[in-house]
Amino acid sequence: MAIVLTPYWSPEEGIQKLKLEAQAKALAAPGLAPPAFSLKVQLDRTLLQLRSKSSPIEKYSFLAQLKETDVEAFYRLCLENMSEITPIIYTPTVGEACLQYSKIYRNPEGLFISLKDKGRIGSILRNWPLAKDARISVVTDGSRILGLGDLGANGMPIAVGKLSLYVAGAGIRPSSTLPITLDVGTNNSSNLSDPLYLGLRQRRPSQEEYDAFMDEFIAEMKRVYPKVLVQFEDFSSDNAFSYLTRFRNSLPLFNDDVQGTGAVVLAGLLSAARLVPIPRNEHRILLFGAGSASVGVAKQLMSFFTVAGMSEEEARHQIWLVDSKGLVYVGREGIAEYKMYFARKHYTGLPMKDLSEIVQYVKPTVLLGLSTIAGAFTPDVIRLMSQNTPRPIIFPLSNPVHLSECTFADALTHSNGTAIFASGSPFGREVIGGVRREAGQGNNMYIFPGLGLGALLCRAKRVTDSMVEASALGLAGSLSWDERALELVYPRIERLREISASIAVKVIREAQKVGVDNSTDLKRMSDARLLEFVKRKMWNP
Ligand SMILES: NC(=O)C1=CN([C@@H]2O[C@H](COP(=O)(O)OP(=O)(O)OC[C@H]3O[C@@H](n4cnc5c(N)ncnc54)[C@H](OP(=O)(O)O)[C@@H]3O)[C@@H](O)[C@H]2O)C=CC1
Ligand SMILES: CC(=O)C(=O)O
Ligand SMILES: [Mg+2]
Repeated sequence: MAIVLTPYWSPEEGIQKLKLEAQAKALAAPGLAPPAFSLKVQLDRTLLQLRSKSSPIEKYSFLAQLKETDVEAFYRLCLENMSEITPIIYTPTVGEACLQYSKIYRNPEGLFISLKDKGRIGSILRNWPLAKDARISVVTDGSRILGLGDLGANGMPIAVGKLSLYVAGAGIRPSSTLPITLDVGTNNSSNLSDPLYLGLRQRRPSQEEYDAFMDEFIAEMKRVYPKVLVQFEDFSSDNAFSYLTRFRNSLPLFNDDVQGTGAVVLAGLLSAARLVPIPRNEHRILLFGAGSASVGVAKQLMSFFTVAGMSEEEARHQIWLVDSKGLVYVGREGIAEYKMYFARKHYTGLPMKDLSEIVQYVKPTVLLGLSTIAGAFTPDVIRLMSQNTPRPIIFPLSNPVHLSECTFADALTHSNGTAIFASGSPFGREVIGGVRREAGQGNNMYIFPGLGLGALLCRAKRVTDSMVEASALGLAGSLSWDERALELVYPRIERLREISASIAVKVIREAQKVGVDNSTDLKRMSDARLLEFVKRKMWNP
């Protein structure tokens, strides 16, 4: 029999709403607010307090507390200071928060569903205080948090951080967001031996046991939250692919690392390629790292070539993968199934592991890093890249920032300023040859808010590959004139809401085209009216 747990917050409204009401009353009642109090100045004061914290993790904790006590102020602060706040609530600091979660944990910010809850997952899901509203859920099992490996239950901040970006970046109502951490154990021995660790003290289960748990979880999500869209986040690569395939037709669901990353890199590459004076079919793409993110990107990049008229086979021929054992080719032993599509068919040489050697062999025009190996793009690798193309496209995409395959400064210095650069986590500005250059941030944060918003507004039954591709084209088309003039390949983060609205329109139109939408009203609108509608639907603090 299912055990019904007592919710830790008010079941009807949730703690945020109660606190907001209390605050509103306090502000309305004379004497409960200082005489010169104003919300505008309070926001400046809050920013001052944030900036006075000496370390990023203190800033993270300060903001987490602000979000808990005054959700409106938190999002107002985010919206007015996106480029300053995003690196705190998201990568790189969110990675540190996950590593330190056992120490910094204060209050529940999402649902923990553990292997021990098997058989009663539905009743646990109903315990979410804002259950009536839940529309977007980011679900992680903590098995591969950024490039930091298996962090188990300590992965919760990544689900919370992604959902904060849904609110800040796409205007999803805070009460509609549901962060979930599936605690199925961890193979991280430091967590298992940490007396403060918050999760189950056991190693991860067999695949069979995990599959049965996931089947129940997804069936109950569907039952308890029939309108919810699920974003899988930071599952280790094997499960990332298998659970995407297993569940994507059961409910609206996508995997952010596989599909969101694929879309953001396609958009960046389309913009970058405009700056390189070589024909599309002469680009050669080398992906360093061959996990879920990399293979997701490689699949999405096929259309970079196919839209230019190349066949699938020709497109595949322009893409090379490298994993921890070196170049991936047919005939090499023990290659995981999900990499096989991109294994080189006609390679007959010796195994090739050294990246410089591989770059000399492949002569790539585009080098993408999704490997978690800091500094793998050495000065030598960058110099060799510059010999293949007038403008090497170099995207070290691993997160957080200390795992980046190279720095922005290194990419510019060793390419004599010719590199077109984007990284997974933010880098600052650099001056080279008297010219100020800005790094792009090739991060799925540009995709998932708009993709989720679009799918939600048209009540999509599923998230199709073509909807993901539409989100990439929406992003690629959203660079402003001045961003192009500065050779940026991604828009400025301050414009995330505007961009998410354009992406949502593209996603809705594609859902309508392939018949997975469920909203006839939106079909009748012109694009301009649809864009207005999307913007009107966005929550504002
Ligand atoms: N910018 C963005 O938006 C995103 C960035 N990422 C980042 O991408 C990274 C990878 O994520 P994910 O694919 O899920 O993780 P995985 O751990 O599944 O993949 C890592 C890949 O790197 C390979 N690798 C490890 N060591 C080496 C080495 N010495 N030389 C060459 N290859 C190596 C692994 O090889 P093998 O397969 O042999 O083990 C594996 O293929 C993470 O840092 C993550 O933060 C992820 C999603 C989005
Ligand atoms: C950005 C992201 O999703 C990752 O690094 O896993
Ligand atoms: Mg991720």
